Amino acid sequence: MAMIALKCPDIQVVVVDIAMPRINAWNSDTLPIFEPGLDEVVKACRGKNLFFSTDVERHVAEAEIVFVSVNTPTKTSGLGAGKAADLTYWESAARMIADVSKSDKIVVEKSTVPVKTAEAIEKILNHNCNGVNFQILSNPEFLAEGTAIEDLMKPDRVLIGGRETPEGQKAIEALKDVYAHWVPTDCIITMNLWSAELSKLAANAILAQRISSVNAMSALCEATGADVTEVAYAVGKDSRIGSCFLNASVGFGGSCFQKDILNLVYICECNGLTEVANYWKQVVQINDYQKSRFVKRVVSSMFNTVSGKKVAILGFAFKKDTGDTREAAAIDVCHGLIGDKAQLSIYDPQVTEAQILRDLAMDKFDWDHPQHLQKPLNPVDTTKLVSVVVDAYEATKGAHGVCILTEWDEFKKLDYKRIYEGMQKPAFIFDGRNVIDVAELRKIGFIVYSVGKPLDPWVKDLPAAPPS
Ligand SMILES: NC(=O)c1ccc[n+]([C@@H]2O[C@H](COP(=O)([O-])OP(=O)(O)OC[C@H]3O[C@@H](n4cnc5c(N)ncnc54)[C@H](O)[C@@H]3O)[C@@H](O)[C@H]2O)c1
Ligand SMILES: O=c1ccn([C@@H]2O[C@H](COP(=O)(O)OP(=O)(O)O[C@H]3O[C@H](CO)[C@@H](O)[C@H](O)[C@H]3O)[C@@H](O)[C@H]2O)c(=O)[nH]1
Repeated sequence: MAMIALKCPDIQVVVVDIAMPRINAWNSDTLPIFEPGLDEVVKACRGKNLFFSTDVERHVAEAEIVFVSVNTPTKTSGLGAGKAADLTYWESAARMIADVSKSDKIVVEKSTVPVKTAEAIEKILNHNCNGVNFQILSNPEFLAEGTAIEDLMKPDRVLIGGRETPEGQKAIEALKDVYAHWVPTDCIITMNLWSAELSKLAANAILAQRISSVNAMSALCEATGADVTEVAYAVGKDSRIGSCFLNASVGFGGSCFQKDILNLVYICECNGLTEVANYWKQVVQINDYQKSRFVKRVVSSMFNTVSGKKVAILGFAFKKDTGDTREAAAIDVCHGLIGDKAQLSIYDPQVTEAQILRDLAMDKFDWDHPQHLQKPLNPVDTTKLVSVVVDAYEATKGAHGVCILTEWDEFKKLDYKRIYEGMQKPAFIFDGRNVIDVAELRKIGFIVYSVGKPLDPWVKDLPAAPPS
């Protein structure tokens, strides 16, 4: 919405949210999320044609176009628990729009939703409309966190789905006009509602599938002496395949991939497509396998136990250049190590101690609900087993092992000689992001494990996956 405000000075944008602390933060000098370049965009427009408010009803009533970007979590109970999208927040937003509207509106699905959600939303709006006309459009968002501003500035495509009626087509044109302020019109694709809704789930599933494919290869590389970076480079050079999204890692995280694939799996199951559902489920299963494989490497390398040993965790966010920890691989890796009674010392340049402790104490999928609806926290023995520190040197001081779980640039430039000197010996480093120079670190004296890379002789003789 901030980008629309920046590029369309003739349009007034009001961002409304029921969460007062979030709106207060959007109106302050410290925005509620860390995203490179976002501060500048918000500051350029705020108070001119970009406003943040909790007066949801008033601003919705006044608007001609309403973008609904509420959370669409994975259901945690009832039918489809653990897979289906929970549309509670979407439905309540739709009912509120119907209640307060006195003029015709275009309602835009910006949240990622199951296919056919627009049909349900249309029914809610049209059965409660008091004579107002609503047109529903699907306009899924493809930005990635950490590069959101670049992605929005120059999107590969903008997708708009709508009804194939004259009114539907008119609504599509109105939204197209907004994006056409800065996006070349040949990048604005229009299609039917169901194709647009499904395209979003399909894009995320296929992106995540590439990561799971390369991560599956990384296990085979370790078993055979191949180097996953070389294999991915060779494969990606094929112009039919392309080089993006082929970085092997400790596993993908983030608020979208797992949630959207599980949602896709559930839709397939509901349509009786068991084989298709199982195919996509495998993308998430390989991701879970990759995270647990990493934990097993750590434990087996360090004499099959990390109990009582200090292990430094460098990076907690789900990727670099964001403070977001939703579904971060670090959460599962930390749980695995805490299960083996390791003493974790965690450092991330953008994630607060409070956030890390919350993440480690929270039930799966609870993060996508407002705090007052979350189950009571389940504090792991975090006070005894976890400390959160302010730099990488403090985290690694006296540690037996170091795990790199986010690819922050600063981890490439650390003084590893100094880190080595401060650690217990043998000193282990487990690179879940392939950011360090393995040869250089081995020269210093570290025993190094790097995902999908030829194994250190120390690790080589150990079983790839000790029994759990
Ligand atoms: N985060 C991303 O990078 C990204 C990218 C593409 C798509 N999406 C999709 O966008 C949606 C939102 O994602 P997010 O990361 O911004 O989630 P979020 O949980 O950070 O934000 C959702 C916001 O909606 C507010 N909200 C809930 N019900 C409301 C209501 N009735 N009225 C007003 N506000 C209400 C919540 O208070 C919350 O602040 C999801 O469907 C997600 O899958 C997210
Ligand atoms: O080669 C790669 C690329 C990514 N990742 C990991 O995959 C996760 C997701 O990364 P990324 O896709 O860059 O960030 P998101 O913000 O989750 O963006 C995804 O999810 C958004 C929400 O749906 C979509 O809008 C975006 O198009 C889609 O890329 C992160 O943990 C990355 O570290 C890898 O392990 N290897």
